[in-house]
Amino acid sequence: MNVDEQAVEKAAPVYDAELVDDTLPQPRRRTRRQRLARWWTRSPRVPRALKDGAYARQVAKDMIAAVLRLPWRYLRAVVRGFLAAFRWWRRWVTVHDYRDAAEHQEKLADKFIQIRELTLFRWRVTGAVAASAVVVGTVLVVLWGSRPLWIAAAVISAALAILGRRKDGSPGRKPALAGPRTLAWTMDPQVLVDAFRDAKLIGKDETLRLVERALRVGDGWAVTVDLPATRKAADVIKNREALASALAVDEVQLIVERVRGNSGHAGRVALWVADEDPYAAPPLRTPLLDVERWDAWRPVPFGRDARNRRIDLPLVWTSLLIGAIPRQGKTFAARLATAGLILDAWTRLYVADFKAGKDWDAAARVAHRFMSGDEPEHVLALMDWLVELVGEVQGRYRRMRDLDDETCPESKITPAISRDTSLNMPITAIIIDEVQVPLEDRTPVEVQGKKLTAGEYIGELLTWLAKKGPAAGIVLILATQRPDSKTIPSGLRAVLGSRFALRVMDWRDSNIVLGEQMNTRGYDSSRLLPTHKGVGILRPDGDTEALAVTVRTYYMPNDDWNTLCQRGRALREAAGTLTGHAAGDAVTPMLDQAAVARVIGAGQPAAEPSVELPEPLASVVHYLGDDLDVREFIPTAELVEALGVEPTAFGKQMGDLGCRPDRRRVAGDEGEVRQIRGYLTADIHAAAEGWRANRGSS
Ligand SMILES: Nc1ncnc2c1ncn2[C@@H]1O[C@H](COP(=O)(O)OP(=O)(O)OP(=O)(O)O)[C@@H](O)[C@H]1O
Repeated sequence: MNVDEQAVEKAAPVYDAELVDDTLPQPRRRTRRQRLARWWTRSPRVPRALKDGAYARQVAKDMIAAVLRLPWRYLRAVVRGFLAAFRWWRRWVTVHDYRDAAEHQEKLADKFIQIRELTLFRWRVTGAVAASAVVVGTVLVVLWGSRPLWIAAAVISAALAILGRRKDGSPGRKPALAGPRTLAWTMDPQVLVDAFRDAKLIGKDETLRLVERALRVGDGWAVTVDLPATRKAADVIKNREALASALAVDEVQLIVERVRGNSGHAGRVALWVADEDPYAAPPLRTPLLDVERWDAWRPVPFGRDARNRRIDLPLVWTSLLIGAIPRQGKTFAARLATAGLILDAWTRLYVADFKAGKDWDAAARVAHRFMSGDEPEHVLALMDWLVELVGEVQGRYRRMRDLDDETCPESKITPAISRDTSLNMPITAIIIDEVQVPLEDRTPVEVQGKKLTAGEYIGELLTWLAKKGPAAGIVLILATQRPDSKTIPSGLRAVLGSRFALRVMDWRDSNIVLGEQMNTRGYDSSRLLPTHKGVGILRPDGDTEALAVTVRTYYMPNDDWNTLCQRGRALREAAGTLTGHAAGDAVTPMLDQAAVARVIGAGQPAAEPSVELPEPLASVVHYLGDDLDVREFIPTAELVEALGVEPTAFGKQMGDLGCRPDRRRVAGDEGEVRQIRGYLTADIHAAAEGWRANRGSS
């Protein structure tokens, strides 16, 4: 019991911020002037127009526009006021209110004479007022000339303008046939509020708060608004189409984003309305053409979003699925992702082109393994490659376990390991175009005595590789013309981290590529236009500001692709890393079918169920799966997040089961080394075995 209590204390939660890095720049003393300038730029009390030149210019432009529009607005207000006054007078002179009241009490006939008298009286009053006005006007003109008439007209028109001014939500004042609204909202925020109301994004009595006035940004107008309390930005993103309709623009022109971070909140929306279809402009060349080499660890330039912001795609430690109907730019997108890897001499490429066209031919000059064709023999060859890669991944984990903590802190490949030729663990990308061809292949194969089709086995191998491969430096890039659930097994889809959906037939296919429910969150690639070749929705792996983004991929025709492949070959020749097919060696894959079948689970009985273990050990063992044999150290933070448990209680319970936390130094994403807490897989193994043994003997 005593021992357990100690363990409880040691299992305190792990805080990411517990280390202070004193190598960071230390605070500097600021002069009074600097402090004032800092306060000026940061204070919310100083109007933005006094801090930001572009904003001030926009304010000035808006003021000039408002002044120019003033006479017209005044005239309209006067006309509206006149009509309102006229309506009031008509009701008065016809004794409308009295008549209504009598009608209501069903005494209209009794009151008829009174009403008639009152009507005549009011007409007489009207006549008398009109006659007096004419007489007074004439006298004034005779005495003082026309000036008093002008003064009277000005006063009356001002009164009418006040009466006829637009009031928020005043009914009956909106023209039934509205003119073009496309840009009206940039000058009159009320139009924007009306659009939000029309799109049912806010209620009739609710209004928006402009965080920033409409500003010219790129080839469009941007505005940031706060929704009324309880309304969510996510709903605006979801109903973008209704808002586009209310603003009278095509939905491809309307970009809606939630503002995140310190300057944003769940109800703050940034809108950007393009002047014209942002994807109709001429295609853009990939910036990779301007560089000599690329680092595979850096995200690859992939395309531009509607606002022309560059979108990069990280590839290492993840995998990519590209799906679309034919001729929408799948192969081009897969080549773009591959291009970054080609320009890194330390990257090994396996290219399988089941499209059997010319698109990938140039890659044969750099690829370690390359094939192009869609016959069963190609499918079987791919199977051998994958078996070889599974063996390779297992070997890498074994070798990483033997490396010292400094070189390999976390059973994960690092940039240094991937470039060390003596370790032989380069980033290895397997690119399969038209992956549905091998996945649907029905050639019978026998794996460890179990009969299955080549397609099924390839599905299992790919799933294993997508699950285990990324940490060992394996990158999967799969492109498919048929992103339906039958072709791409759901187990495989679930482990492919990044997704890119070009145009597909319907929202179901879009969800299959992008993930469940993505259409209800406003991301549906079946809505992209057929003319928008190379435009798709990218859902990158990991924590990104937006869940997904519509990207127009760079255009890389065959000539550019050839140039990059040639460059990649030259780099590999210089670095001495040209191997396999590209070097002219037709090496047959090294296969250990039995070992691979064992690890994949093909032909094996289902793994021993872990239900007999107590919680949270059972969940930990279940979560880790095969990782239990592959990894050495599991950070507590990872387990806490994956299992959704409370850290202190989790530490105590693990301690009770005999699993004590340990400390390890690991490299973070920025290469900084941190000391973190976690559990040794050996300890977890021992605890599980110990429990089972105890249970078995009792
Ligand atoms: N980013 C882009 N910008 C402009 N056009 C593009 C872009 N990407 C692809 N295209 C055009 O789309 C056409 C089809 O591209 P691609 O061959 O990649 O389609 P695919 O989806 O792979 O077709 P398939 O299913 O037949 O293999 C290309 O010929 C190219 O002209």
